[in-house]
Amino acid sequence: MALSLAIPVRSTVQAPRGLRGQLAKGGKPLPTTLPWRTVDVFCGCGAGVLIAVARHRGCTRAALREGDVGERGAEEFFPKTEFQESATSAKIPCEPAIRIGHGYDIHRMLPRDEPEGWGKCSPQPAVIGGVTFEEFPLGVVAHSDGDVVYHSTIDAILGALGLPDIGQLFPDNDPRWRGANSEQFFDEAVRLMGLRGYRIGNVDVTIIAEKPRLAARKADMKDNLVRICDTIPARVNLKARTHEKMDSVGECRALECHACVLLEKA
Ligand SMILES: Nc1ccn([C@@H]2O[C@H](COP(=O)(O)O)[C@@H](O)[C@H]2O)c(=O)n1
Ligand SMILES: C[C@@]1(CO)OP(=O)(O)OP(=O)(O)OC[C@H]1O
Repeated sequence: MALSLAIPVRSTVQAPRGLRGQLAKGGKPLPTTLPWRTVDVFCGCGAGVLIAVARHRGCTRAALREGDVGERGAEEFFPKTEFQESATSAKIPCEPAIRIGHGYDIHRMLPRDEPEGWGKCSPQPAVIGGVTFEEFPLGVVAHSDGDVVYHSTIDAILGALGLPDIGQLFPDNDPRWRGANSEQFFDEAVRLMGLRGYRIGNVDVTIIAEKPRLAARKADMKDNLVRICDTIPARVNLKARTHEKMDSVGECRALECHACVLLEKA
């Protein structure tokens, strides 16, 4: 489903009375002044955080609300039939043909042979780009599986779309995500990208880790990125670097990752 979203010309505007009435049927009070700057966000995510909905089908159909709507996705919270036509008279420029995003993530690493001493910070086997390094003596401290490659790429996609970051969509105090396979977060980011009418132009990832040695596993990581991003190998690149033994990453106390994505109109 391709969406053309309204980018308003004013920073705030009074929501039309009819629209407020329709939205209020969702069971939540609505602000009387809506931050229309955020109306170019579409988020019908499984995590349940609805930021905005805007559609263009000849005329504008827009609904907007910030906040947690529980486990319901945007589509359910604002059923299509309840959308109000002509929510704004602002001109509706097309979405750009391309959008760029950057993501970054870092996680602590700790020895796995003394996990009880760390309590809530117990290190888990390192998962990097969807590949588990079972034989590696250090583990990653995270709420989920702590996959820095997936987390940074997810944030790059969300950033390109102007959406909230991974921690907002999947809070690290939510027990549902404890030890979670980050592929489910990634799937959601890719789903949101598709809803907005974009696909991967290309992805470029740089992992910075003194250890483990990644060279032999990079092909598997790339395969995972290609699969989850629903793209082709020529559009995904994954690099590794040490931190030349300096600072936390160089001293094997952390590993980090940067990701850049270019999205293009599908
Ligand atoms: N954890 C890592 C880090 C780096 N590599 C590969 O080693 C090459 C040299 O890295 P430098 O940081 O010393 O420039 C580089 O080409 C990486 O692909 C690795 O496999 N695992
Ligand atoms: C993925 C989440 C959610 O479990 O937690 P972590 O695994 O700790 O990872 P991080 O990269 O710190 O951020 C996003 C979090 O909300």
